Order: sequence, then structure tokens, then C-alpha cells
Amino acid sequence: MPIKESSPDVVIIGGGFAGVTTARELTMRGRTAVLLEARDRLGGRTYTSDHDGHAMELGGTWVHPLQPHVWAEIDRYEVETETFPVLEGLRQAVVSGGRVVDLSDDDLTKAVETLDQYCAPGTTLFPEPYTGTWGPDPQNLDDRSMRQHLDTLKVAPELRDWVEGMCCLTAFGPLDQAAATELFRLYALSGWSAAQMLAALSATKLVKGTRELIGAIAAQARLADIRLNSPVRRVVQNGEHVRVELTDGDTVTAPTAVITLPMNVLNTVEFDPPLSQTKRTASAERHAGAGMKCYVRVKGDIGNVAVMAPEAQSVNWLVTYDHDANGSWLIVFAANPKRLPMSGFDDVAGMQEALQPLLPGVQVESIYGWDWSNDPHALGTWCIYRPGQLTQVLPELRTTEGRLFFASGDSAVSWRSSIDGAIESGYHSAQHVDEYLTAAGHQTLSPAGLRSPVKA
Ligand SMILES: Cc1cc2nc3c(=O)[nH]c(=O)nc-3n(C[C@H](O)[C@H](O)[C@H](O)COP(=O)(O)OP(=O)(O)OC[C@H]3O[C@@H](n4cnc5c(N)ncnc54)[C@H](O)[C@@H]3O)c2cc1C
Repeated sequence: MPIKESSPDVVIIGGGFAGVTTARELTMRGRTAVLLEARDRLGGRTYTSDHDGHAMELGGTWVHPLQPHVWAEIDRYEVETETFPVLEGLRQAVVSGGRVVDLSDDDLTKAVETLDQYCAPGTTLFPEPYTGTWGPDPQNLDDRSMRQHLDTLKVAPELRDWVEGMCCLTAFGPLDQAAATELFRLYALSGWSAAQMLAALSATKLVKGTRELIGAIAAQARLADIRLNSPVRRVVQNGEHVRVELTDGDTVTAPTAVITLPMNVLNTVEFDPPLSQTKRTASAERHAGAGMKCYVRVKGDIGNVAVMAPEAQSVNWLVTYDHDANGSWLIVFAANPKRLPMSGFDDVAGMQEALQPLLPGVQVESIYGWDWSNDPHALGTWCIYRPGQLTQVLPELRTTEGRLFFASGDSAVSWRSSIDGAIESGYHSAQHVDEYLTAAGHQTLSPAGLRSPVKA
């Protein structure tokens, strides 16, 4: 049915995990929705792409049982997971003092203990991390950057450089722009344990990719009319409804709308009346996540290796993804792509130069990745707040404005900046919309798929 003719209960803007979960949860409540997604695919900042025989994750990848919402979905749809990277025989190293220092098991234990030390304020700052609240902050840590907090760490250079590399991986942006509290929060969510945090952030992935999971959720959103290639340009609230205008001139009207746009993208859509000043300021300032993740094909079998590097290096982490007789695929993370001596994903020589400090002598054959920061529908990577944004921005990003409800991994209660957070926000937004519609007297449908097979 053309969008013009449909009259759903809700318009959902955005088809990432937040939007698709909202659509499914609304279906479960007998509510109809039109979901408008700008891209030609679902998934948003998760993107499983087939390349060289691999289902490569160009965006969100790692999931973990400590993340309750995504794990419940994995369990529900019986999605297969696998451990990654291959820990057995993994050579771990850190770039320190201009050389590659191999880390023994003892060294790694010390490095993880140093990370515990770095994250220790998370114990008092986030005593109940799953509630999205925070404790007293007499030292005003909310205003501290990761860089400033690193400067308080007095340890051996190799340990400091390893922890600095971890900060780069988490911030995925310049360390003076990322809030120290972001790492404390992840530590608290992981049971106040650096070892568990490392596992939560990089140990488990989906065998067939995140597309299998979002596909399973979308398949159950039976009362949602999911429209791809449907970029929204304007959202107008007037009287009894919300009118959503697409760039192609089409419109869709409903009593409510759920906005799942990334925080950095909010200002690219016109809202009438305008969104709150705090939401607009947050979107203009952006969060700090602006790094580059890509897959790099190198010559020869380099074995299973993971190398961490501090901020002075243009590449801050690499890990073997796979290898065969002819070569290996690496996953490469650069927290600050402006430091990279390369012009684009076709600049093999630039990437080869960037990798030398981590893997001396390595020869690069090709690069495969996605430029999230210049992607108009993302304008950044995962959401890492700047100093001060936790207290000044987060509660407001979730706040309903009239008939507009907000859901996003960027404003989730617990595992914000992850797939889990996006799913969690979808649960909440659907519940809030349903309550609103019920209070306003809108009847629910009995969705065909949910009707009881038992005849009275
Ligand atoms: C490189 C990278 C690595 C990551 N690694 C991990 C990881 O390992 N584990 C993890 O849990 N998380 C990871 N994340 C974070 C995770 O992917 C996100 O937090 C999560 O996917 C966000 O989901 P969302 O639905 O809130 O937002 P999005 O996925 O961004 O969805 C928003 C949707 O809105 C659409 N949209 C934008 N503008 C418009 C418009 N005008 N009209 C209509 N639609 C529009 C977008 O196209 C998009 O589909 C990573 C992210 C990146 C970028």
C-alpha cells in the first residue's frame, strides 16, 4: 500500500536495531506502524557485508551475555554465536617507546589490573549501572576527559601505553574529546571488572552476522510496513497527529512517531515545532565517536596476533580476523582517522605505512571498510559522550516531546553505544507509545500472527 493511503498508529523513523525492535514490540501489542528507513537495507550502524568469502561486520559486531537485551534476542531466535578472536595461540603486543613489545600472560594480567585501576572510579560513580543512574561525583569526573584521567595514571610505560590503547578503542575518537566516565560506565556494566569488560567488548560475535538477528526481529514485526529508501526530511506535529514528510514528497501521518535517528543526525531532519534546545545542541556538538574500523588484507600468514598502540600512532589496534595459505585479513581500528597517512580505502600504500609501527614489514594488499563519520545517515560511529554530556544531554535525549518518542542506542539506559542499548531503547519506546495510545483511546488490533489458535 502506498504510504499516503496507510494510517498507522505510529511512524518509526530509522531501521537500525532501535527502530526494528520498536516495530516488533508494537506488533506484539497489536499496534500498526510504518517504518521509514533512508538506506536500502536495515541495520543502520550494523552492516554485515559479504566480501572475499566472509560475512564482514563493517559496524557493530561484538555481543555478550552480560548484555541482557541483545542476548535475550539471540536466545529467542536461536542465533548462532562464536568466540572471537581466536584466543588460542594469540600473540599479544603493545607499541611502546617506538617498538613492539610482546606481552606474556603475566604482562597481560598486569595490564588488565592497570585497567582496573584506571576504571576504579566506576565503582562509586556507577553503583547501579543497569538503572542508568549515577552516584555522587565530588571530583566532578563527569567533566574529565579520558586524556586527563590517563595523566593521573603512574605506571610503567608499557602498561600505560596498553591502557591508552584501550582508551582509544573505547573512545574511538580523540582522547581529549571523550569523557572518562564512558570507560567507567562500561567497566561498571561489566561487573566492575576490566577482564569482563574486555570480554564484553570483543569476545563474541554472530556467526552469520548481525543481519541475521535484525532480520529475525524484522520478520516478526508483522504489523509494520517497512519502507527502505525512504529518507525523512521533515516532521510536523499539529493538532491530532504527526505528519512525516519524505524527501521524495510523500507523507505519512499517524497519532505518534518514534524517532530513532542517531544523535549526530537529529539536526539533519527539520522538526516543527523544533526539538528542545538540548537535543539540538547535542546533535550539533556531536558525540566523540568518529574512528575508523576496516578490514585489511595483508600478504602471508601472520598468525593470530593482536597489537595495541597508544594515541600517538595512527592505528590503535589490530587483530587477525582470518588467514589462508595466501594471506591474512586483519581488523584495524584507528581512533583518530585524521592521523592516518591515507586518503581512502583504496590507499593501500597509506595503510601499509600506518601499520608499520605495529607490524613491521607487513605488506598490505587491499582494504575494505565503511566511512561512518562521513555517512550522512550516521555522522559518527558508536556514541561516546564528550566530557559533561552524560549529565547534560543523556536524560533529555530520551525525553518525549508531544507525540514524538525517542529511541536510540545513543541514549539507552544501560549498554548505551551498543546493539544491546538500541534494542533496550526499542523495548521502552514501544511500551511508552502503547501507553500513550491507550490513554488517548486508540484501539489495538489483534495481530493475525498473535491470535490464539484456540477457538472459544
Ligand atoms: C564501526 C562501529 C563498530 C561498532 N561496534 C559495536 C560492537 O562491536 N558491539 C556493539 O554492540 N555495538 C557496536 N557499535 C554500535 C552499534 O552498532 C550501535 O550502537 C547500534 O547499532 C545503534 O542502533 P540504532 O538503531 O540506535 O541506530 P542506527 O543503527 O544508526 O539506526 C538509525 C537508522 O536511522 C536511519 N536514518 C538516518 N537518517 C534518516 C532519515 N533522514 N530518514 C530515515 N532514516 C534515517 C539510518 O540509516 C539508520 O538505519 C558499533 C558501531 C560502529 C559504527
